[in-house]
Amino acid sequence: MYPVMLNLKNKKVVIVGGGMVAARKLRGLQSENAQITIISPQVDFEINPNKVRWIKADYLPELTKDADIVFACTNDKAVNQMIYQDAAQHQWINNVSNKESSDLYNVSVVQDEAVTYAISTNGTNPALAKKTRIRLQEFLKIKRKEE
Ligand SMILES: C[C@@]1(CC(=O)O)C2=NC(=C\c3[nH]c(c(CCC(=O)O)c3CC(=O)O)Cc3[nH]c(c(CC(=O)O)c3CCC(=O)O)/C=C3\N/C(=C\2)[C@@H](CCC(=O)O)[C@]3(C)CC(=O)O)/[C@H]1CCC(=O)O
Ligand SMILES: NC(=O)c1ccc[n+]([C@@H]2O[C@H](COP(=O)([O-])OP(=O)(O)OC[C@H]3O[C@@H](n4cnc5c(N)ncnc54)[C@H](O)[C@@H]3O)[C@@H](O)[C@H]2O)c1
Repeated sequence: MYPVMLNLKNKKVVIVGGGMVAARKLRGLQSENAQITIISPQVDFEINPNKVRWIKADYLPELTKDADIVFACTNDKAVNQMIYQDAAQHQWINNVSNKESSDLYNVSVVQDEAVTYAISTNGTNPALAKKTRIRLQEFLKIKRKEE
């Protein structure tokens, strides 16, 4: 895996799904001035309609065709797999339920003033990434971010 920092300003980002995992991805993305669309029949968190577009529907390939990056966050592994398979060559897909069918992995983030720490286990152990993030925050004496 190749670690980078992405500038998402004006990029078209789509999150498919509206549960706990989608909420976590949205929290990280919202501060990045991306153009965010959520596709899900149901959403379990607050959406600011001025900042995020919500398409209240099940996934359909035509709904993601303009996206630069798609976060496939449904609880249906077959749908997440379909999103990966439907993608055009130039699109980047994050599949949260199958790392073999994913173009990128999310990282645990610790922000300490000007320094951003990004923690990854290269897809092998997300729970360890989270544990390491908490230990680093304790070490740096940074308040735990909201879960
Ligand atoms: C780091 C973090 C960033 C974020 O999501 O923002 C993140 N997962 C987090 C939490 C977390 N994930 C899971 C649990 C329950 C674990 C348990 O209980 O044992 C918890 C803990 C919790 O939810 O509390 C389960 C899980 N995760 C993945 C799979 C599928 C698979 O492995 O194929 C399954 C099984 C699903 C199932 O059951 O089928 C896959 C991925 N998860 C990743 C990232 C990517 C690799 C990260 C790396 O390389 O380290 C990758 C590959 C794709 C991606 O999501 O980008 C975030 C911590 C944020 C923080 O708090 O700091
Ligand atoms: N990568 C990670 O960080 C991580 C962590 C835990 C779990 N997971 C995986 O992520 C999945 C989702 O977890 P969750 O807790 O958010 O689930 P959840 O049940 O809380 O939410 C699932 C969401 O998907 C939506 N959905 C279902 N079918 C859809 C479709 N066809 N089109 C659009 N939206 C659809 C539902 O409306 C719901 O909002 C889990 O099933 C698990 O496989 C990943």
